[in-house]
Amino acid sequence: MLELSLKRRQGQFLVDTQLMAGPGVTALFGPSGSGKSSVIAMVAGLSRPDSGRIVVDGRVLFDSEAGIDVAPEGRRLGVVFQEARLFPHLSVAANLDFGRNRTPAAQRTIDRDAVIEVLGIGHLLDRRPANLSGGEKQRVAIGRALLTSPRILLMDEPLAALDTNRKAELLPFIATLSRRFNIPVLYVSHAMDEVLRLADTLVLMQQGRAVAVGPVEDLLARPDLRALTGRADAGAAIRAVVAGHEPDYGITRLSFGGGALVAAGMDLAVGTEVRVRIHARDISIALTAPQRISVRNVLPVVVRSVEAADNHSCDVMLDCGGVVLWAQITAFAQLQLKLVPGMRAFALLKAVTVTREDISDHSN
Ligand SMILES: Nc1ncnc2c1ncn2[C@@H]1O[C@H](COP(=O)(O)OP(=O)(O)OP(=O)(O)O)[C@@H](O)[C@H]1O
Repeated sequence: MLELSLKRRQGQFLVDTQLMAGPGVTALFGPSGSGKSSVIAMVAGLSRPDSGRIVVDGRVLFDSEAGIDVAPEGRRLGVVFQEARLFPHLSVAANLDFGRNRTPAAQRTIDRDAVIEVLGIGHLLDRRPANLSGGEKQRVAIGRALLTSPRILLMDEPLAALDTNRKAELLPFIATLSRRFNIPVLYVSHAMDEVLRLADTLVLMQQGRAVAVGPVEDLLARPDLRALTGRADAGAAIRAVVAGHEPDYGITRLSFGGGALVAAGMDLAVGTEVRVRIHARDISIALTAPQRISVRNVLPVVVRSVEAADNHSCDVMLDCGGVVLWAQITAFAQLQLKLVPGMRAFALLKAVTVTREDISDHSN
């Protein structure tokens, strides 16, 4: 679907990135200055690699050896930036049509009404951008990009300028776009909560390189990548399936490779595949099976590794039926427990959050 091999020197900075990604949302994640926007600019044709190859959906857009460099307007890409960049003198409807009219009728694969419905912008069509909120503007910008029927949607921190509430409103729209319209999305973010909500494939960027590329769950389970995936909001992401509901208690039962979990009740069909987030700070460890406690999720685990971390804390990787969980305990707790690899223990999960619903489409 997406094949990138990019080399470009810009001042002191060298972008040297190789990656392959399948359908769905691919998130470029990394610290400020790691080269995420540079990659987007090269795919969009806004800057030129010194050498390399860009293939989107089977179409070669750039190949330095073959002398191919398709002009930006010929690449059929939808781009959404941090600011909406709408045409101020045009109504919302005219902004949307601008995108649509740029594409010859025969190449239009995306239905205008469907886009308006999915983005919830039907009531805004007659307004001018100046009379829209930040979140509304961004929805229109996404709609305009989609209506060009692009081969891929490039999104460079599209939520960065919005406050937390607007972000939360827009995330579900973005999450459904790729599947609903069958368009791959390359999404730049430095917020792990967005990545967990949206991404199928995670690309960890550092100093111009794609250090690791793979399913979100796999990369978050790798201890060697912890510095890049982020300590502050550390934790595991695991795949689970909705196993049943208990409406009387407002809970939903989930099953995963390591056993069963109980989460807050949710309106999802039994059998739906979901992504579950378990923060490292929300796991406690016990050496014997605790009884008569309020925590509902108690899982038998085997200690994989124990490592001293900063702030008098320890990172403990736990194996739960082949699924890796990450716990953070205090150095003082480790002094008492004396955890070593291979030891059997119990993980007490204080919170289990479903961050992405229905991930089955891209689960291969
Ligand atoms: N045209 C340019 N000339 C020289 N250096 C550049 C140019 N464009 C970007 N850079 C440098 O390339 C590096 C990567 O920048 P880039 O914007 O791709 O990072 P980023 O990961 O998107 O960062 P952020 O999250 O802050 O947006 C930075 O050190 C930046 O200063």
